Amino acid sequence: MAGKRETNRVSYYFLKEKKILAMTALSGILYNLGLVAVPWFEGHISQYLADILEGTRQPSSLVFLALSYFFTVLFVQAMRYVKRLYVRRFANNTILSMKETIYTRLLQENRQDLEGQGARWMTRVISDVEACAEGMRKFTTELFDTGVALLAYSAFLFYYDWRLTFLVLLFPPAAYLLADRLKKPVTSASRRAKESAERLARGTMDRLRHALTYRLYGEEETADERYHRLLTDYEKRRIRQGLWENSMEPLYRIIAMTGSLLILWLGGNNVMGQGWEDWNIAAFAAYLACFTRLAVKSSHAAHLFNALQKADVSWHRIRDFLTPLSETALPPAKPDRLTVSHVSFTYPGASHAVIQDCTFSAAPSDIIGITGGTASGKSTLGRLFLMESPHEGSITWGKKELGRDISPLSLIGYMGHSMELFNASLEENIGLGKKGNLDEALWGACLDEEAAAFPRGVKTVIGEGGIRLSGGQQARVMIARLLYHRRPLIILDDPFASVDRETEDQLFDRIHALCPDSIILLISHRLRTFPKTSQVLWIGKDGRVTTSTHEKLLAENEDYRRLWALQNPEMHESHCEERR
Ligand SMILES: Nc1ncnc2c1ncn2[C@@H]1O[C@H](COP(=O)(O)OP(=O)(O)OP(=O)(O)O)[C@@H](O)[C@H]1O
Repeated sequence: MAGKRETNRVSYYFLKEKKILAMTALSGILYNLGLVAVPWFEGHISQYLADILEGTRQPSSLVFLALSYFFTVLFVQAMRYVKRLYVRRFANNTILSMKETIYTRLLQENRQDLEGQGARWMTRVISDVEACAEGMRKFTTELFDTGVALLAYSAFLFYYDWRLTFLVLLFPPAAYLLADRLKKPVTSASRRAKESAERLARGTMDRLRHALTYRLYGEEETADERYHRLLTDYEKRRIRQGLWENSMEPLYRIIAMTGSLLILWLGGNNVMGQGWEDWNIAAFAAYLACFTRLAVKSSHAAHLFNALQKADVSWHRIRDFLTPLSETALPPAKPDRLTVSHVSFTYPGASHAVIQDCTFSAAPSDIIGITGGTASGKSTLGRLFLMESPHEGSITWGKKELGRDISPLSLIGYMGHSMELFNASLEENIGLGKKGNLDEALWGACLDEEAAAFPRGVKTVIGEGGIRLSGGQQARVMIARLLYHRRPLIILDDPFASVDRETEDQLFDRIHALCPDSIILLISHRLRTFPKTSQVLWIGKDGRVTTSTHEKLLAENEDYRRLWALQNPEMHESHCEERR
């Protein structure tokens, strides 16, 4: 398809940042040219010193050479800085692009699949994205720091003595061959360490989440043992990984440097006039300095190789998530009329319907309260709009049949019971990589003041599943997410369960104020805000849905009246007074 974004290919991310990479290449090439000049200067300084000692040259002649050397070193370092700056930018932009694709995917993912995998899935994918972009950054850095530098140094060596260079250049490839041989253990040590880190993260979460249960039921010791086993395993695997990675470098260096013995012998012959070339001290010193740098650089190839191996492991794990389910995120649908007509639903294998004959209609800006007894089917009714399971009857948006003519993805903002929060900043959890009005969303969710008081404000990392937040804060982050990505149909399943009455009132008013054209389906046990709704759906014990209003239900439905009186004794009294 023309213009298709192949976000699951590494090349896509390199091509996307062409301009930044062009700047990297320019500064990288200038840096490498400067690098080759350095040993040349060093050789000539040695020659000048020898000449001055012999009395054939004036000491003042060294000043100009030394100054040029100084400025060349300065230039090389400046170019190195510029190159690194652009490489860092490249990595940051790549992380942002990958996260954006993954967040888009999260918004498009089937909710049941997500619940199965949970926020932990998201946390892991995000850490893999960072590892992967880090690998790409290291690769780009090393390409110039190592790849181009090696070429430039080799050209310099060949220029001075091509036969000697053929011989000495056999050693660094021998080091590479060794690196290749050791590829497998390095990769598998890295993979095993990563798997162990995941098990430990799961164990830590389990230990934290269920700490009280373990203590109360005398399971603490067993839980501790289990946790320590995971910890020890992680330590062992990390040490093994570190050993494999770090023991390689000295080994490469020794092998690569063996070539300098040949230079001392055959290069010495050149200076004495008995070798392949005719050298002075400057040539000998420059050649040796250049080879030493080349040998050191070639050992860095191992760094590059290790970084690539690690990035490859992460890349293979995130690759599938880097393809959005649909080519582009669907734009939000326009406000319209919602018509629910004779909808019934039975869970597969169940003997009777949970929802029976639900019929109602709502216009933009309507708020519909949905309530009923415990386990009466309130959440089930809310989820029916997500079109995850087939139901009887029809749900239309204007003239479009939901699920057939219009996707719930473009229409619905949904907040369910599970807190799909991941280990990233508050800002990222709400924005999911999209542009939007964060301040407004935080205000709407009554979270603005608390967010400002967090240690790093909206940049505060909230932990997997939002573990560093209270239950009420978690729920309000979910509400803020919903307000950030506004949709014309908003379904809130028990949004006020963990907030006080004052906050409940505020949340209700602010959500309505920020989404004036949206239809809001408010599923709740708590009826406090129901007098402000336009209609109320009561789900009876048999799953039959009564469509009415708060006032009418109070007058006609005994169960509703009892629930209301229990929760709002003072409001109920005054209501009875008025009726009298
Ligand atoms: N995935 C499922 N498969 C089969 N039955 C289910 C499933 N989910 C819910 N149920 C059943 O459907 C009925 C209604 O559940 P639902 O969660 O919709 O009720 P609810 O009114 O939201 O509950 P609560 O009062 O606890 O909030 C319950 O009897 C429940 O056991």
